[in-house]
Amino acid sequence: MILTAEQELIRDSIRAFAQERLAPFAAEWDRNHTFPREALKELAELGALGMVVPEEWGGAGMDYMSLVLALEEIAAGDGATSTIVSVQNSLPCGILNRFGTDAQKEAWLRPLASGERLGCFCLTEPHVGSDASAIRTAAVRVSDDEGGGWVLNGVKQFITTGKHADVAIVFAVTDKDAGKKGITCFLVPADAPGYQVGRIEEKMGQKASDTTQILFENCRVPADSVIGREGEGYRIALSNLEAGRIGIAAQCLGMARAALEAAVKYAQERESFGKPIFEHQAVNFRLADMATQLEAARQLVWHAASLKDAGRPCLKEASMAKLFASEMAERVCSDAIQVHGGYGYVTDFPVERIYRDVRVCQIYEGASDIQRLVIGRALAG
Ligand SMILES: CC(C)(COP(=O)(O)OP(=O)(O)OC[C@H]1O[C@@H](n2cnc3c(N)ncnc32)[C@H](O)[C@@H]1OP(=O)(O)O)[C@@H](O)C(=O)NCCC(=O)NCCSC(=O)C1=CCCCC1
Repeated sequence: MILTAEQELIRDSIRAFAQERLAPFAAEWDRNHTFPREALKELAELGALGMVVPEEWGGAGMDYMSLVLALEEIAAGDGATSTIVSVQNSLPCGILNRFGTDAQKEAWLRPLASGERLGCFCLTEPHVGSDASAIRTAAVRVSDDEGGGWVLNGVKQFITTGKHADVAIVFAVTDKDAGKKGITCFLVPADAPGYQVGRIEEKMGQKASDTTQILFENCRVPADSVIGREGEGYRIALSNLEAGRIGIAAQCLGMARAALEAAVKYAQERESFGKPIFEHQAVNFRLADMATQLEAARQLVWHAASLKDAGRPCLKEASMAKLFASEMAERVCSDAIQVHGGYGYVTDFPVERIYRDVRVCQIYEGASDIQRLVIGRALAG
């Protein structure tokens, strides 16, 4: 697949930014759990927080291919920052752009797409991850006599940007007898009464990106908080996760590439048996395999993004890209550690952190076996 001159320009400008403003700080942010607020502001100025949102709603009006190129570059600089950016683009911005009313877009899509505000996506619950239609958070309609609107009660789990989000896209059961068609999508500002940030998780990696519980205790929202139609929430969630999965696959490319580049550099500098280890065939072949797997994943990601840009179905292709890229990235990062030997296991070199950061990509936005389930169903037609 050949990129256009405009796509190459976007990739190169985000690459320059990521190498200068993210990569040198990634280790420190990881160590101190620092949310990259300043870097996000600068990324917003580059249009990276609402890349596929039309310009009329404050976005950059670009295509999905440009978004995946940008996410690869951001992830090559810092995996945690790429998660925050991927979520903002694919989920809050993606959902409001496709399903929001003009009033909802004016109130929230514009500030989210410009990066002035941050959003989060609340689907997962403490007892529900893969089996997403089994959520229990409930929204009950309030009668007009009592002021109208809805009251939400429940707990959401593993919410990226939970602590910093100004608004949440929340999925709740509005008709428990209607199964998958009884789930509705709500727009809930973080200052709504009864909205509370709960436990902040201690994670293996991606420590600069916060992951929290969000608690809803008699959380009252007005009637115009419903996104799309009542009962349409599950379809809204799944159709946007499809785009989100392409974004996660793109961030896997960036992290794997950063690990590969670190391994190549180390192999050229480190000597054993009288020559750089790069010249030992065992090391050289390992690096060749890493580069080949990375390129194969990139072609799957680009293919899925190009289908999305063409408005063609890409459910299977998005899952294939996410499955292959996330599993590839862990292998490549593990091999990068192997090339570094003992130095790969200590924090002086970046591969230790990248390996921790990339591990969750096989879990979030649909675990690997959920991607296999989606692909397997597609095979059956
Ligand atoms: C695939 C799955 C395991 C099971 O799907 P079922 O069989 O229940 O759903 P089914 O009966 O197939 O479908 C329902 C309706 O929906 C339509 N539709 C589906 N996909 C799409 C689509 N792509 N486009 C349009 N419509 C779609 C479908 O047609 C159906 O509509 P209909 O009833 O016919 O009118 C699903 O639950 C899933 O995927 N779990 C993983 C959740 C999961 O991935 N969380 C991740 C939470 S977020 C997260 O982890 C994050 C991490 C870090 C970053 C932020 C987010």
